[in-house]
Amino acid sequence: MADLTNNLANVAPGIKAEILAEALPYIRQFHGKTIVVKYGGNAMTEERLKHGFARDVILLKLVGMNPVVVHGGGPQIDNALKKIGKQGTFVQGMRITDEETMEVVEWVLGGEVQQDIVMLINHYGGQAVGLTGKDGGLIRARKYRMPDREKPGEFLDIGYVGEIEAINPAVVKALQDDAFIPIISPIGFGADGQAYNINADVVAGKIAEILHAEKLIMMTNIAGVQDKQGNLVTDLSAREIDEMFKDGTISGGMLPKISSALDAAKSGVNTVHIIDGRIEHSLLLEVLTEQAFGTMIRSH
Ligand SMILES: Nc1ncnc2c1ncn2[C@@H]1O[C@H](COP(=O)(O)OP(=O)(O)O)[C@@H](O)[C@H]1O
Ligand SMILES: CC(=O)N[C@@H](CCC(=O)OP(=O)(O)O)C(=O)O
Repeated sequence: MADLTNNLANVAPGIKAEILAEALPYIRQFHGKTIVVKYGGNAMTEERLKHGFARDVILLKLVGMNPVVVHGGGPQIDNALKKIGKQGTFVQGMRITDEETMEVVEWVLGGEVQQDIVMLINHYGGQAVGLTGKDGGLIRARKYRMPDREKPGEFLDIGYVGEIEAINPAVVKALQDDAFIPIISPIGFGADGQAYNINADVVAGKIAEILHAEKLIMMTNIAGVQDKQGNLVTDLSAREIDEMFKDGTISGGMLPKISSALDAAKSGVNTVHIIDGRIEHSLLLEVLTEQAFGTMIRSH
């Protein structure tokens, strides 16, 4: 235990002794369990937070859990598009993805963002491995037909946006059974080899379901889900979510996030949380302490 405590303190020097002591029952409870972490593009804009995140993920692995990271990168894609004179456009939280945008998405997510996370984790002594949906046939996708909210029964064409057809978790399982930490980019591939842009929340939810994860933690840039008055909602049931969808309280990027969170909860992921990635070590605090964070999504 002394060794473990030393390791913990080395990886996360900001963490206090009481927190480490409080962590013990959680370390026992979640030992060997899979924790899927959705690392949103908005939560990775500050250098200091990125370093903290890398150390938190290593620490979870070190104490015997199996963290699997699915990263986003919406703002990073927007920046890259701006450089070529293009403006990102979204419908119901999904990016309209033409051919040129798809090239940028592949380059930014599968290249820059993924490699940045892999390098940081490895820098702090972890063993991260980057994957896209192509690796080991991880994410098979097809073109997404988006239901038109204004014309029921009709669909919108938003380009090379994919929906998940199948997940083959073999490569992730092989990596996590070893000392590796998989870092997954949300790019799927069709049977014909066409790359598809998939919302990272959707991928994280599905991966959590397929891996029978204990937890799905979605790290974003807001304290959690807010009600109509802007107050934080700490707990959300399926019925409440339905009402918030209908009255427009939930919009934009929160739409795919909540839908995916709810699907994961309904498919047996024990706890699903949307937390504020702008708080230093929020991931560790969520997993290893009693402290309640953000919004918990319930299946019923
Ligand atoms: N009811 C709501 N509560 C909280 N945030 C909401 C709500 N409705 C819409 N949002 C928006 O959703 C955003 C989070 O989604 P998104 O920008 O896609 O984040 P990420 O990059 O982390 O996936 C928030 O920053 C907020 O602007
Ligand atoms: C189809 C679609 O919208 N794909 C997303 C993929 C990245 C993502 O989801 O990033 P965040 O988690 O940071 O929002 C996009 O192009 O922005």
